Amino acid sequence: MIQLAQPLSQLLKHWQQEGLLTPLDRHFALQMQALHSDGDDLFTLICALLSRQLSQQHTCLPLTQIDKNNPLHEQQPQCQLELTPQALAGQLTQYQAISPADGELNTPLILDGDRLYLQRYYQFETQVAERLTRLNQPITVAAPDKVACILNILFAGQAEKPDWQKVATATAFSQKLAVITGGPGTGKTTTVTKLLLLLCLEQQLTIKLVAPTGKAAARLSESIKASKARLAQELAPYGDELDLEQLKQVPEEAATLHRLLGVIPGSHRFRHHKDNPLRLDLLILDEASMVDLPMMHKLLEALPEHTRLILLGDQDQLASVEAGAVLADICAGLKQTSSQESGWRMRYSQEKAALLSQLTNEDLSNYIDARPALGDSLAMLMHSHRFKGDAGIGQLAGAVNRRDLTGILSVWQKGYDELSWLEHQLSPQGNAGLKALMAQSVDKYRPYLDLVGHLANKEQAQEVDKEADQQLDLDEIANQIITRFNNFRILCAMRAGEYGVEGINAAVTQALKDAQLIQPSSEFYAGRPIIIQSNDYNLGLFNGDIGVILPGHGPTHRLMAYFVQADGSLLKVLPARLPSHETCYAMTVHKSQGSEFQQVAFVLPPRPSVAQRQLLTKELVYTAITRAKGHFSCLGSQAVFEAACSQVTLRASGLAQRLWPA
Ligand SMILES: Nc1ncnc2c1ncn2[C@@H]1O[C@H](COP(=O)(O)OP(=O)(O)OP(=O)(O)O)[C@@H](O)[C@H]1O
Repeated sequence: MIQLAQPLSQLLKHWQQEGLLTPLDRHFALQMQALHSDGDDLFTLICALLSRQLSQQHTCLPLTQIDKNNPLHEQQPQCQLELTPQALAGQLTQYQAISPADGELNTPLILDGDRLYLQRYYQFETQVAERLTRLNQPITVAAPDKVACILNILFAGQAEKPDWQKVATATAFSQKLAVITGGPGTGKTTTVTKLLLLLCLEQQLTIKLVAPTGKAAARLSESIKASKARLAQELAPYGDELDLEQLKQVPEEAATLHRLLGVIPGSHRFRHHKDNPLRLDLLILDEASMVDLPMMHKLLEALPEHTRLILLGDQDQLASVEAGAVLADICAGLKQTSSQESGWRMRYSQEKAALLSQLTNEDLSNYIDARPALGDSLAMLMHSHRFKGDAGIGQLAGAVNRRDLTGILSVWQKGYDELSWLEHQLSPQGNAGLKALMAQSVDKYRPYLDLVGHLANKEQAQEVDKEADQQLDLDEIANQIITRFNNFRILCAMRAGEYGVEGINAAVTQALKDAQLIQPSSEFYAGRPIIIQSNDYNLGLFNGDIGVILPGHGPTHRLMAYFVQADGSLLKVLPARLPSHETCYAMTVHKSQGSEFQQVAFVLPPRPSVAQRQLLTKELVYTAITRAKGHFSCLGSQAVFEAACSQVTLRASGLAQRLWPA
């Protein structure tokens, strides 16, 4: 059944030393073995593999993938399992600690078909699936003709056929759950602003806007404000037909998910849960791809039964940092699998297609499906209005997303102004590519650091009088400094090593020091950008928040860390009080989700290790590219770039199958 080259305890230790298991994986397996008297080697091994799956952000262990998953197969056959998945499933339910999903579910592990779960994750997954399925139901549209008239005005002059933004608006208006997905600039915010106006014109609802991080919440607020301003102009000629005053009612303040749910300091629980639900009629959650399975579970549990939910996000982006790929699983049923078709395709029930056609005057007969499952709640926007069709960033993002290696090469070869490539050139004198990136970084961060220098000089020249005026002035400059800092960012594929965040931050710091733009004589210096690494609810600082160290006002010019908050105001914190943080001239692509920069420099390692190669996926590259609004450059080698684009993130989960039963 199981053949081991060494005693299992030694093998587990060895795999941990090799980095194939985390200390937690090994500890969990040994603990489970100690707790369950019938736990033999097979049981212990399976526990280690299940824990390893969770460490790698999967929500379960598919028995069919054990061969691929097994760390032992990555080296030499130190351990061999001689069981088919069916036989293994039969064997597993013999253990006291594992029960089948149709049983009482009172064991720590649950086997559902060929997927093994920790009980908690099984509950998360099944409950999320149940709630989403329950939310997938129509809302009666009382006056469809009137709604159709308003939609005609809101989407007047659109050339696209069908006009998917209009269809998405009608979908979200007439369904309790709506998932509006699309790449950057496909009009998700524009669509949702029009939807909010339509709702404000038609009903009175308590609406809340949220995003997973402070940065994403701030960006959502800004985008909605900008979108409202554009809409006010566009709709001005229709003042007689629409009550444009209602535009003022459209909410624009967004909070973080944590804030909405109510953080209890020192606890993993939130103030709002199923016994103390939120008070709202409609929730809009942006950047939904960043939300992991446990968090989605907590959110859905806290929503009152009558509440409508709208998820916005890009299903092609990196999945959440923690377990699951909830948004991708929700959209999975729209993915085309046939070789003749590529991309995504809507699936509507007959009734929904008829209603949407009535509301939008669009012909959706090609999108009717006999088993639409969640299809009636989904809307996908595919045309980017930000990246002009012929522009480099959009072309590159599209080719990467399709994993079209020929297309990718041809985009690079076309020599777009928006794109530049820096090749790793390793020699005994160092890496000429890396040196070029450092020169670029000095250039790009110079305007930001010049302003920091200007502020420091100004502060020294000022006397203490007119403190209030000075404060105002300082806030204004601090805002400008942060805006300039956000113009450019280096994004790394990984954290550790010379080409990870750690190495690149050290190199940029040295380059800026050599250029006399900073004076890093101590840990905190004027101009040091920092990223917060843990949540501090008392200070109101959260993992991923980015701030800048600047000289404070007053005679001592004491350094302070400045952060722009979701509502646009500045938060100032004494450096000594900051929760754990690090320098962020460079940050990981993961941490950059929910942010955008005018210019992005992406760094791939020249010779990734086996473990690093696993992290280099097309979702990572796509997310890095789509953070750039104006210019994208990459320090890499063609082989590593192509290998990354060829690899897709696969998160083992049963959610897609629960939502889209065959
Ligand atoms: N139908 C349209 N016709 C022309 N321009 C549009 C249309 N829809 C959106 N835009 C423009 O495209 C830009 C991006 O739109 P929007 O911010 O709504 O996209 P988004 O999908 O929310 O982007 P992101 O993912 O970056 O948040 C805006 O300048 C907007 O005015």
